[in-house]
Amino acid sequence: MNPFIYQGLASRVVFGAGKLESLAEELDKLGARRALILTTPEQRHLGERVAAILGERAAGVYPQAVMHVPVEVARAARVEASRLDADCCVAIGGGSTIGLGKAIALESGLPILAVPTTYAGSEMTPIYGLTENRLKKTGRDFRVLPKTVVYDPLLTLSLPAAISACSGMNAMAHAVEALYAQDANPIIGLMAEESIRALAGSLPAVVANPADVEAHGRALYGAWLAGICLGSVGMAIHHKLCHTLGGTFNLPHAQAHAVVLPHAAHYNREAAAEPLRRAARALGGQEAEEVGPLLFALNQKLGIPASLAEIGLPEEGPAEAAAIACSSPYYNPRPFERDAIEAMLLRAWKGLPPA
Ligand SMILES: NC(=O)c1ccc[n+]([C@@H]2O[C@H](COP(=O)([O-])OP(=O)(O)OC[C@H]3O[C@@H](n4cnc5c(N)ncnc54)[C@H](O)[C@@H]3O)[C@@H](O)[C@H]2O)c1
Ligand SMILES: O=C(O)CCC(=O)CC(=O)O
Repeated sequence: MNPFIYQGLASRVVFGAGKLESLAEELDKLGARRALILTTPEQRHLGERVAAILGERAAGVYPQAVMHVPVEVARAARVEASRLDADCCVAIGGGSTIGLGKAIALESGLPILAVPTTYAGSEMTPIYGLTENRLKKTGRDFRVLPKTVVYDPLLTLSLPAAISACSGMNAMAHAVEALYAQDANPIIGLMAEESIRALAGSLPAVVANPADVEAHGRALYGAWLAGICLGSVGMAIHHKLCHTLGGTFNLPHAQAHAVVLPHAAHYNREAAAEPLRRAARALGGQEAEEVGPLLFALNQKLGIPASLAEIGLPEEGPAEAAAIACSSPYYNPRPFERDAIEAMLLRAWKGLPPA
């Protein structure tokens, strides 16, 4: 067996339908007194519901989270946390809301109790992102890892099916890339495989019947495992390309992940044959070269847009994104080859299956 390092992530996870109601108890366990409740303007009602559950321990609801955490938004939130004498943040929402909690924690050290309502996985990672002058920078710091995470599948029932589908494939991308990560290890490998199996099995049911609580629970379980993968090992070409497509072309985060993933997995089919065989088995296939086509077919089944053109990438995007990604590549089992990457992005732009 090859040597490896496994760094466990120190967080408490409470999982189950209706567990939102246990928030006050969880605040006690955290030793916190006054919580600033973070959410987006669209999910303000959820922030208010949390305030009602916490009663006088709710310092205030701050529904100002937006995607990619602009530094001005982070600064204003830190001021609000201090003004209200909060000693923790409850972040209820998707990756954007949890990202705002992380921006506060990074400077103040305030602990985060996260209640995710999408499958993005930020709640399980020590990764933060901040955007300044249209440039997004990411970093790792264990201060931003939420101390407690409450996963309540009832909270994902309100996700429109199209967002569930793309957000679920965003989670799938973390699990697939964890299998061939530079610092892959056996524990994360098990979680990645289980995550892929849970997501592939549940997302079609979530999309077909958005009221299916059991399917939502299974998808959230898969997303939890995928979040651990993302937080524990390094990501590769797929995440590099998606960060480029999001950062430079402002493509929607989860949709870009969903469209690119079949192509990125296919790009690595020979260089990461054994890890991708594990992904294939979790998707119901056998061989590494089946992973890209199986993921492409899953996207189709979930009604996800097939092409990068449909989600806003201009015609010159594939060439430009390939050049940017190759100028500062991440580790990847197959070296970054500019022409091959441009050709791959062109197929994704046209909505063609991986080849
Ligand atoms: N740091 C990390 O580890 C990490 C990991 C994954 C994603 N991210 C970041 O998170 C952001 C994307 O997060 P996201 O994809 O979760 O989207 P998001 O948090 O921006 O949410 C998208 C929209 O969906 C709404 N929404 C969320 N949950 C809902 C629900 N259950 N019902 C109805 N509406 C709901 C939100 O209010 C928002 O308007 C990006 O900025 C990405 O870079 C960070
Ligand atoms: O943007 C961030 O905060 C980091 C995002 C990340 O690494 C995961 C992703 O791209 O889904």
